[in-house]
Amino acid sequence: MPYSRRTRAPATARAERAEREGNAEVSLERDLVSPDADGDDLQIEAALRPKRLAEFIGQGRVREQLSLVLESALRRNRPPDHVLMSGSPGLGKTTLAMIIAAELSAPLRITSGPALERAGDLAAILSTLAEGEVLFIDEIHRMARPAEEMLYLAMEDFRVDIVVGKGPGATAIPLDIAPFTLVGATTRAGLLPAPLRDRFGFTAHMDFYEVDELEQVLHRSSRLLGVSLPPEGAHEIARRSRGTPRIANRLLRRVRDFADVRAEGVIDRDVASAALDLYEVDAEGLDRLDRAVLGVLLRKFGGGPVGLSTLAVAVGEEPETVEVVAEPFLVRQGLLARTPRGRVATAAAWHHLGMTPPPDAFGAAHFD
Ligand SMILES: Nc1ncnc2c1ncn2[C@@H]1O[C@H](COP(=O)(O)OP(=O)(O)OP(=O)(O)O)[C@@H](O)[C@H]1O
Repeated sequence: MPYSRRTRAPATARAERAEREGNAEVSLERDLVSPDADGDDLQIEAALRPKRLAEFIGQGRVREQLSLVLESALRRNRPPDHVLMSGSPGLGKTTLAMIIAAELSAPLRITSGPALERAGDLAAILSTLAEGEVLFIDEIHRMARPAEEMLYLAMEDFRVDIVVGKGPGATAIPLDIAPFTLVGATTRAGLLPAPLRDRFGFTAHMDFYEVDELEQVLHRSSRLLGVSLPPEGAHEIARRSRGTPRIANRLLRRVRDFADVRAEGVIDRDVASAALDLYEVDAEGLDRLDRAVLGVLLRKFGGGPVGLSTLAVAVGEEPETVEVVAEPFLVRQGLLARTPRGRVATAAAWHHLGMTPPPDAFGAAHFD
């Protein structure tokens, strides 16, 4: 689900705010390497999604564990345990939810945490589920409290309590619902209350993809899109894709445009590299927001430590966007560390931006 559209200020408001705060240089659009889906993506993603577990690339452990869960449920002729998937946006959580339903030959109902504002919203869905149906709740950590409490009972006893009336006279009428499988997805497993987390029988943590796995994703997508993609072109795109299939697919489309117009459709290493340079995706896959976060951290705060909200204000973004979109990748690349006293740039960050750290830069920081 598009994370940014709800959590980020609209581009114009963000630009104005950044300008007010003297950060006009970082008031930017970063859709190209944002892991969130945009309008373009949504249509193409439907065409590019693997439909069965065997087509799903990477996440070997999750795939193997999930195939056992599904196979044994099919043998017992019972819906499998509820499944929780956690991981950054664009790693394939929605795709896996669709695959689960397909492998079970079960219907799939899709909703999201923010859409379940009241218990009644959830009750309306739960009470109309068919037996064995898969219910996918994206961003499950953003569900409203009353809906969450209703879900506990539904997950455990396949029952909901419909409350009639208000105040002391209110009564709960129990209503049986069909056995179903809940698939929840979250970018922030730590925000899920323990009673909800504990009710999932299987938890899958989705990791960022390795470069060779993204190359496979790109080759598969290029076949489906009818784009000719030599291995060295795929490698160049893959290593700049932040470990994320959604970004790999998006960069492929932009590189294809570049190759069609300027290189007679041939995506060799130089063409891929020139196209991605043009779109300001650097050799390690950092985009302008990542570089802005690092740049502010080094230039304004001497490498940190600095608090998340101060850092976010300084780059003209919402704290959640910095925390969920930019930071996981920067931490993974060894460019930024989260310490008890705030965010700290590593020696590699200074090196990446071609700057020299001050002599005392790493003296005070306590790395986790
Ligand atoms: N393992 C994979 N193999 C091939 N393609 C993949 C894989 N994982 C994801 N993709 C591609 O990446 C796109 C994004 O995946 P998906 O929408 O499932 O991510 P997500 O984790 O649900 O993201 P969000 O949390 O933003 O909804 C899909 O269209 C699909 O084409």
